[in-house]
Amino acid sequence: MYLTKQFRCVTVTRRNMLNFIWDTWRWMFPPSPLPPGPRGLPVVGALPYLGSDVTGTLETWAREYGPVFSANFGSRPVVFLNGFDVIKEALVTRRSEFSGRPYLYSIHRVFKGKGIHSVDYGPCWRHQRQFTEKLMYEENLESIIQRESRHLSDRIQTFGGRPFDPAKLMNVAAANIMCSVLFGERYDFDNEDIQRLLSLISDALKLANGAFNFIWIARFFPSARRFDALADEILKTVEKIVKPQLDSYDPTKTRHFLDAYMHKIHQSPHSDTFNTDQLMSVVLDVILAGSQNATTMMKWCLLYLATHQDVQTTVYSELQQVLENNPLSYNLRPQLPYTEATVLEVIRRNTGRFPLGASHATTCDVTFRGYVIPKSTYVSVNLNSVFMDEKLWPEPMKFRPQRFLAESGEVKEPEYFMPFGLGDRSCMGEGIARRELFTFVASLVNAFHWKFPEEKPGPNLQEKVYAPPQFEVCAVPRRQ
Ligand code: HEM
Repeated sequence: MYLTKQFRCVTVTRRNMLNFIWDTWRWMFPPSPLPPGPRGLPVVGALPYLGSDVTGTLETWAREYGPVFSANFGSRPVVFLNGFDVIKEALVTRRSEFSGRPYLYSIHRVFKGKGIHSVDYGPCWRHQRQFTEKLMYEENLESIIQRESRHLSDRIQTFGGRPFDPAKLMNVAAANIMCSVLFGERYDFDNEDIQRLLSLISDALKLANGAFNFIWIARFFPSARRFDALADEILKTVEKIVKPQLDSYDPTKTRHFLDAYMHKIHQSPHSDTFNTDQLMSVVLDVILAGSQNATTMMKWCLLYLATHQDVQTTVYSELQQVLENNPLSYNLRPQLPYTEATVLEVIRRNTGRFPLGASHATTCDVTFRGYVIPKSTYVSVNLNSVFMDEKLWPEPMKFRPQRFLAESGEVKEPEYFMPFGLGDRSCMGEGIARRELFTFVASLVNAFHWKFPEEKPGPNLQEKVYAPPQFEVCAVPRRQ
C-alpha cells in the first residue's frame, strides 16, 4: 500500500516535471508563425494580463495586433477572431476548417466527449445534432412555451407587486421548456430536483472557465477540485431526473424525444453514436444550453425594461392594441414590431458581455489571412467585437430598440446580427430561444408593470459585467 502510494507520487512528480518542461519549451518556441499577440510569461502565458476587464483587454489587443491575434493561455495558444468579416470568413466560408471544438478540462469532465456542444466536428456530432434538432422542432413548441409562460405569470402574480428576485423562476421556466420538449415533463417552481440541478449547473459555470483549463498545475487547486465535485453531482442529478422516464420506456410507444432516442438505441444496440451515455449527455447539453442562455437573456430583458420605463410603456401600448382581439402567439410578431425589436436590442446589447465568446477549434492545419494556425488550436470567436462595433451599431452602448426597425415600421435584422453564432456550429436552439424570449417578454409586460423597488434601485447597466447582477423587481399586476 505504502509502496503503491510512493510509486504514484513519483509518477505524478515525473509527469509534472515533464509538463513543466513542455510548457517552457512551447513558450520559448511557439509551434508555428501564429498570429501576433502579447508574448506572456512562462507557464501562465498572457492570463495575468487579462485583468478584470477581459473584454476591454481583448479590444485593446485587437487594436494593437489586428483582428486576428493570438495569446497564450497557460502554454496553450488561443487565436482570437474579431469583427464580422473575419468571423464570417472563418465560420461560414471556411466552416469545415473552423468548426471543431477545443479540448477543455472542465467541459470534458462533464461531457466526456459526448453530447452535441462539446463534441468535435465529425460524423458523431453530425448524427447527434441532426437527430436531436429534427425531433425538437417537431414538438408543439408553441403550446409548450405558451403553457410555461402562463405558469410563470401565475406564479409572479402571487407576489402581489411586492419585490422578488426573478432569477430562479426564470431558470425553472426555461428548463421546463427543455424538459417538456425532451420528455414531456414540467416541474413545479419549487421542485427540489430541478432546483438542485440548475443551481449545480450555475455554480459549475462560474468555475468552468478557470485557469485549470489551461495550466496543468492549477488542476490541483481547490477550484478544480470543487469543479470536479460539482460535475459528479450534476451527472447524478440528471440521471435521477431522467431515470423514471427511461424506466417507463415502452418500445411500442413514442411519447417524446427520449422514447425516439431509445428506439434508435434498440435498433443498433452496439452503436458508438447512439447509446445511453450519449443520450444522457444530449439531455444535459439541451437543458444546460437551453436553460442558462435563455435565463440570462430573460434577466437582461427584465433589467432593461425596468430601467427604461419609456421603452416598457411603448411595448405595453403596442401589446394592448394587438392583444385586445387576439390571444398572444409567436405568429403575431409582424403586428408587434416594437416588442420584437426590444427583445433583439436586449440580445444585441448583452451577447458580447461574456468575454471568451464561442469556443471553436481548427480541424486541420489552416492558413488564414496570412497566418498558419495548426490543427486543434483553440479559436475564440469574439462576439463582443461585432456587437460593440460603432460602424455597425452607432453608439453601441446605448439601448435603442429602434435600431431594429425599418422606416416602414417592420423589423429589420442585419446580417451582422449573429448572437446565435454562424455556420455549422451555430446555436441548435435558436428557433426555440427566439420564440421563448418573445413570448415571455410579451406576456410578462402585458400582465405586469415592471419596476425596481423604491428602496433598491436597479443596477447600472453600463457597467462591464459578464452576467446579469442579482436584483429584485416588482411586478405590479396591470389588471385585478
Ligand atoms: C438566448 C438564448 C440563446 C443564445 C444567446 C444562444 C447562443 C448560442 C451560441 C452563441 C452558440 C455557439 C455558437 C458557436 O459555437 O459558434 C450556441 C450553441 C448551441 N446552443 Fe444555443 N443559445 C441560446 C439558447 C439555446 C437553446 C434554447 C438551446 C436548446 C436546444 C440551445 C442549444 C445549443 C446547442 C446544442 C449548441 C451547440 C451547437 C453545436 O455545437 O453544434 N441554445 N448557442
